[in-house]
Amino acid sequence: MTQAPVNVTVTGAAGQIGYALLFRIASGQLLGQDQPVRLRLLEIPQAVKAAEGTALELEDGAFPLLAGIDIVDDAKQAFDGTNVALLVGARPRTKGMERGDLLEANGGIFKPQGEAINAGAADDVKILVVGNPANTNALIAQAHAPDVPAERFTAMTRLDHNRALAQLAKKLGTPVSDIKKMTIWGNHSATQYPDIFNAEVKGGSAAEAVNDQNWLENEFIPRVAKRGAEIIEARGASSAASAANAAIDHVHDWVNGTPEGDWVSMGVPSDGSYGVPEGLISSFPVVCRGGAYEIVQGLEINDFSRSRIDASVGELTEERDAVRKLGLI
Ligand SMILES: NC(=O)C1=CN([C@@H]2O[C@H](COP(=O)(O)OP(=O)(O)OC[C@H]3O[C@@H](n4cnc5c(N)ncnc54)[C@H](O)[C@@H]3O)[C@@H](O)[C@H]2O)C=CC1
Ligand SMILES: O=C([O-])CC(=O)C(=O)O
Repeated sequence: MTQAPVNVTVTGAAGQIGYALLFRIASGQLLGQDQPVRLRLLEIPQAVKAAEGTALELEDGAFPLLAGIDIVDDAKQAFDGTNVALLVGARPRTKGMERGDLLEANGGIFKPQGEAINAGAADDVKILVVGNPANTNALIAQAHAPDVPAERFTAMTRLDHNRALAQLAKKLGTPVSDIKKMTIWGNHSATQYPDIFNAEVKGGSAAEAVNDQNWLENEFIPRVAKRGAEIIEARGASSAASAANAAIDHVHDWVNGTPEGDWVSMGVPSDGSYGVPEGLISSFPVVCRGGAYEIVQGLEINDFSRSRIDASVGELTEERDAVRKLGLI
């Protein structure tokens, strides 16, 4: 090991995404095969024992790149010196819970975590929020970390991006690797808009190759946007390995760059691009270079896409207004 270890904090480490995620981080798939990592696992006190169990298994993996594991139930300790923070733990919606209750309960988690990141994270910290509602949880954490550059707070829409690639590949009977420039716009929710009008298949227009507006509107978009519910229905539990896979993809590409001639989708603070109000954490097409991302500019947005993007961004605006009203941002 020649490089100094990078500190990676994972919250909700004893949960099902955590279980799928940690082993891949330890094996080098997050940051690269020459980069040692030190894991910091944050859990609520009742779940610390389970996280300790996962840590025993990580030890049994004898991963050459795993430089150490700490397990804590205190956010300040969890984020002290952290370089990469994966905020997975969140309060799930339970029966009878209104959206306002859900936002408030998550505010109780993401506000102190934002404060702890502000107080102790490394200068180069990169944050990915996975826990739902991911975009708005990211906004809450960001609001409480005024000393951290706002663009370091991102939300995960890479699972939606990957789902869209897979569904389009299936429709066209082509490998996923033939498809480039997929975009997810908006919120990680049922209003999200997977856009194939700017996507390419074997270098040509994906929308032209599909040429089926009925499939697009009535199969593809709802399938991608509601895939989480489809998985819950089939598995009896929400997506976990695919979510962990997407989290690995998101951070890997942010750190190591996106391939030439392609882009990925990330929930990032809007700079006003494509008419998305500045500051909302919304999904955009981005390219990553040198450890930073940039929103892809100049894409053509047709009327159909415009109305879909506006609907999802409208929902994000409502969520922001709701957490503002609750005093969470
Ligand atoms: N953005 C996306 O694409 C996706 C997001 N998700 C979301 O990811 C989250 C986690 O999913 P799972 O791992 O399946 O849930 P899970 O319920 O199996 O695990 C969540 C873990 O978080 C922990 N936790 C709760 N509050 C915490 C806090 N304040 N600090 C630290 N840990 C805390 C719990 O003890 C639990 O171990 C959920 O909110 C889920 O909806 C899931 C799939 C995709
Ligand atoms: O609905 C959930 O909790 C899981 C989720 O976000 C997804 O699978 O996209």
